[in-house]
Amino acid sequence: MSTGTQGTSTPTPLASLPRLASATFDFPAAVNVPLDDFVTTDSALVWLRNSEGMIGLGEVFSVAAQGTDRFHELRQAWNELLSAKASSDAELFAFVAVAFSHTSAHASRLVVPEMVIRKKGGDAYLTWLFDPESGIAPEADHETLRERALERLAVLQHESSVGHLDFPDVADVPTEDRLLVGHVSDEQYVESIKRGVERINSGELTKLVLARDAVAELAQPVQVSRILKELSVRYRDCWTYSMRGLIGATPEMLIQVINGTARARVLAGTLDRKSAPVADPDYAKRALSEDEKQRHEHQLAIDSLTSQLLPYVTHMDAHIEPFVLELPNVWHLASDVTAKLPSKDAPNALDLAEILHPTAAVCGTPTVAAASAILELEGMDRGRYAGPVGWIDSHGNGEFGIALRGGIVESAHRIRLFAGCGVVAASDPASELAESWAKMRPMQQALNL
Ligand SMILES: C=C(O[C@@H]1C=C(C(=O)O)C=C[C@H]1O)C(=O)O
Repeated sequence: MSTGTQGTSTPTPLASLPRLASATFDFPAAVNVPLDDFVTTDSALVWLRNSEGMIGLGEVFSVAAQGTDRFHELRQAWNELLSAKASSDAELFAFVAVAFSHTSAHASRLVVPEMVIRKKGGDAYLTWLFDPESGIAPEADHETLRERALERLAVLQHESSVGHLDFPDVADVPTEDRLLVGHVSDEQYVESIKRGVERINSGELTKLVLARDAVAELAQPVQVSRILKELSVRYRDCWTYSMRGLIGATPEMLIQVINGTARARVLAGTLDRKSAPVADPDYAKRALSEDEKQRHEHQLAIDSLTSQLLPYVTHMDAHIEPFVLELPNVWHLASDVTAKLPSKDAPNALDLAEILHPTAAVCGTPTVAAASAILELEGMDRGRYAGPVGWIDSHGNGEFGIALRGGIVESAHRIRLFAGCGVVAASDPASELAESWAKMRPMQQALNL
């Protein structure tokens, strides 16, 4: 584990934890405009849906972790930061993204921004996190703090992303925008799906989610904030996220915890809207809700979430019948789950993300066998793709989506895109390949590729 004030800084001992205080203000500037307008720098931490959500600017603390204990190390650092708060009523927020696998070479991260802009139900707030020992008198009156916060906001809104996005320099700048084969070519992906189906037929597994990648190379430097705006406008019902190079717009909510209520949106079963016959309004319902393969795939995903969640809740409601979720590129079979958390010693949003990850929507059934089959068959490191991404606050509230329909910015001119598909005994490799391209379409569109 390493901690520091910059994403890539050298490790500092936890003894140097900042003792943070907070001040929260109404923020009328964001009331009548979409929150997306405040994504003004590529280093912004972003969580947006339907023009609302949360944006983080600047960084007062960050921690990185890898391996089997990655969740635990992030949680521990967060708990220590909360214990070190300058005052008990200080309100802290962190953005978090965790690698899919304990074997990943990519770091999982928890970042506490200096400034948080939140918008919910039309109301907007600005929270400033500061260390009172660094010259800001904790007893300063509200109005003085507000003025200082707005001054800091003006600086942070135009902060350079250097130091936050750990890109290597590129020697050769591409002369044109292009999409290249990633670690897994189309042929290799089809092959891995065939092998996945064989494993399922051998009885070792019931469902396996296999993913592949593609690389977008751009002649102009990647403009993260522009890509995010495109995604959030087109995919309004998805959660648009940006967390230190991990970007995308996911339709799948791993877990949301707000004031004692936990919610999840489980997806599995996909249909490309491009292949839909025109003038057939019932097509999606027929091809998803009434299709045995899709229903089976979906049921495995919902069972994996509900069985993991059940021991931690006092009451749970799940749709008996999944519904069809319509996105601009695909339809999904979807189920929403709502659960009540106990009033004492309830797990927080990050605890639950660890408990629930990975669901059968992105891994398979049974989980352990599927996770090892992914390592054997997939041929790439998923990094933070398909891991939990979202935010948590000092009350234990938070939202963690599954980092899908996006990619990882690898250099100033390069983004690696990822997509995967649930494989069951009845899967057809060519259809799964086509489905993986449909799932990459949102990013390709946002990149004009
Ligand atoms: C794995 C992905 O998506 C997951 C797999 C789905 C499926 O196989 O039908 C549907 C939604 C997601 O749970 C992805 O988008 O990369």
